[in-house]
Amino acid sequence: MSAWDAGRPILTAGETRAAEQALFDGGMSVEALMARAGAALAELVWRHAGPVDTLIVCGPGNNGGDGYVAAALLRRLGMTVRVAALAAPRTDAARHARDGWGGAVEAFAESAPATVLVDALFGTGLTRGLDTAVATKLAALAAAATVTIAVDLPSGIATDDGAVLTEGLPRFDLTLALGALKPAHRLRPAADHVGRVVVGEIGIPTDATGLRELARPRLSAPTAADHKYSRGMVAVAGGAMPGAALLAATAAQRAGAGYVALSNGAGGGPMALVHRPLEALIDDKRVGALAIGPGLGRDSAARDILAVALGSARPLLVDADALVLLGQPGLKRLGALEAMAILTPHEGEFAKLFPGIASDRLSRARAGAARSGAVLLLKGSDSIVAHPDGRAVIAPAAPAWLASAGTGDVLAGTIAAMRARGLDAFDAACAGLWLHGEAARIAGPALIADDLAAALPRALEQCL
Ligand SMILES: NC(=O)C1=CN([C@@H]2O[C@H](COP(=O)(O)OP(=O)(O)OC[C@H]3O[C@@H](n4cnc5c(N)ncnc54)[C@H](O)[C@@H]3O)[C@@H](O)[C@H]2O)[C@@H](O)CC1
Ligand SMILES: Nc1ncnc2c1ncn2[C@@H]1O[C@H](COP(=O)(O)OP(=O)(O)O)[C@@H](O)[C@H]1O
Ligand SMILES: [K+]
Repeated sequence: MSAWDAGRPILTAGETRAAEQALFDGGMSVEALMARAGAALAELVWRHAGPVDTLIVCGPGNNGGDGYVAAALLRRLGMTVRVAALAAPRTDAARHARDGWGGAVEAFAESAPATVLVDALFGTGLTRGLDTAVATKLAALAAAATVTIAVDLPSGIATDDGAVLTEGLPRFDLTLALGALKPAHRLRPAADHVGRVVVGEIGIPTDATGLRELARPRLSAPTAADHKYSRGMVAVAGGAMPGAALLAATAAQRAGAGYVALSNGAGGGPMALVHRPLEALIDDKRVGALAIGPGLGRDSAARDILAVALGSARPLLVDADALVLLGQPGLKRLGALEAMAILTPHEGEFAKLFPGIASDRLSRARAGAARSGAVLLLKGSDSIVAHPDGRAVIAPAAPAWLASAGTGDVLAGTIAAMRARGLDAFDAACAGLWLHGEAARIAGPALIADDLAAALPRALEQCL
């Protein structure tokens, strides 16, 4: 199964509306779909919070409608539940849901806090930040609650680009994503506010999505028929700073490559690492991935090494200094290569490589992939892998302990090992990214890049 098929779908607000419309066109009513959403919400509240006093705050749209439906169900279970409304329902379905609740509806501005706060103010229909008074009240209710639950999305974040539109927005404990994940559940800074995300399956079709969540890769263990080259041969083109290239090479070994060769290394590293000149590697058809950039430097020698690598027919992974040196001619060259290349920039490198692409991270990653004709992995705490055809995968937040020198070099080596074992560029980037995040979890607090490489085998074990 490819990384694409394995990941949970992520729908934008527009795609969600279209998916819901497909159900309505098939004869389902809005009320019936809302009944499913409200039931999923009631179950979540019941399971995670238990029979304690609950306040559900409802907005004017269908997000509020979900809140009324859940309130009625929870009352039936014997829970102490109160409802507060920001405004009267504006949709037929939400009005129907409020009628179904039938109980008292407090004014949001005056509502007293409860142990559990359920935010059903706004979901995918939010068009701007919350008014200050509303934001302040929501924050106060959240601060006074023991458990905070957001319906679909915390009210006050943009669904599609991960922007937080509201100052002082609470960080929720739990978010019930209705039908599918939305980009905001995974893109920062919005993702910082969602807490644990549970997807409530309400039956909306998700196959039209162009975006998925990063999933654990399925990788096979070597068999009796394997030999070192069939497991994947990685070449790392070193340069001015041998430590970084050594980290990438070691990571490739620990990620399961059968043969790793380093050029321009200063010696050192594991005995199993082979030191060979780059010229001897670029024509070696057994090389399944050539990684260039970590420790390359930016001087004329580095440019020469990059030119040699770009002239090779080996599948390329371009990282760090090589991204900065690449420039527009290098990008053109990459796009023309037979084997699709992988680019792994962080934000700074991305900005240098693609001046003028200024929008949200997801759009930037996609635009960079489209422009370069290469798979682009935009690094960060919410790393994104984008294919030139528009598909993209977002990784759930990785441990922030990764913010440490050399961890990007380890990522480059890990992805190179995946590429060399035969995965296509997109799957290799996804698999390497997953292993990297998992290795970080295993290595734990205050990890250094060396620990990360050492933890890769235990991450790999989980994929076999
Ligand atoms: N369409 C459906 O059948 C279903 C929708 N679902 C729920 O419905 C939500 C989407 O519903 P809606 O499209 O009605 O949108 P919302 O309920 O998110 O809110 C839309 C309303 O809020 C107003 N509004 C937007 N931003 C505002 C702001 N900052 N301040 C004040 N008012 C603002 C809009 O003018 C509109 O009246 C989803 O997130 C989900 O919770 C679920 O019930 C599943 C079924
Ligand atoms: N705050 C953070 N939370 C999670 N992951 C992070 C964070 N900061 C950096 N990372 C990850 O750590 C790695 C750093 O790579 P990079 O910026 O290339 O550093 P270096 O060049 O020192 O190796 C990337 O995989 C990135 O996604
Ligand atoms: K909400």
